[in-house]
Amino acid sequence: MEKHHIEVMLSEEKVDARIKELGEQISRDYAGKSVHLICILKGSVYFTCELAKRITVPVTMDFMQCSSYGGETKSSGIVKIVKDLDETIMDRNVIIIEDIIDSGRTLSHLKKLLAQRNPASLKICTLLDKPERRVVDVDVEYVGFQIEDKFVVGYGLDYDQQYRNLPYIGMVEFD
Ligand SMILES: O=P(O)(O)OC[C@H]1O[C@H](OP(=O)(O)OP(=O)(O)O)[C@H](O)[C@@H]1O
Ligand code: HPA
Repeated sequence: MEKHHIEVMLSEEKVDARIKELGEQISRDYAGKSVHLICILKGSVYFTCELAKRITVPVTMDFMQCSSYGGETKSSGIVKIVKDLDETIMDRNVIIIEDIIDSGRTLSHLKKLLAQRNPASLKICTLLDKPERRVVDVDVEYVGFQIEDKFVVGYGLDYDQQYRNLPYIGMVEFD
């Protein structure tokens, strides 16, 4: 397996501290209610678990997996649902949890799709945001960190399925 040099962009301590803050903010915003977290596989598994531990209102969770069509149709913005939710989201306070928002295509598509299922409310929480890369506008209520346009790995993010398990966010140095 190929090995890369990875430079730390956001340390484990910084990421953990920010997730704690996001959990506190969500707990305040949803005081007296419960939240239904939708984890977008695979990348947001790590973030969803850590965030859920920091939320003090009742939490339930479900999982969804999407894939962008590759090749020439990728820029069409068509997002395929590989695994749909197990449960209904009707009348629930839903937060979509993502590891990163890049072009915005995935979240824009998902938000429209889930809005049609009549949740009580629908918000987005992402650990990382690369605003320079945005192609499609999407409102994101909770952002961990805005980062520059570098390829990042760790905390669920992969390069060719590697490095998801790094406990920090790192930049891959390609030579
Ligand atoms: O804003 P966008 O340009 O749509 O990109 C962001 C999406 O890309 C990544 O998922 P990926 O398809 O790599 O799947 P993974 O989580 O299984 O790695 C990431 O987790 C987001 O879902
Ligand atoms: O920087 C990134 N790293 C890993 N996966 C990604 N998907 C969009 N941007 C990235």
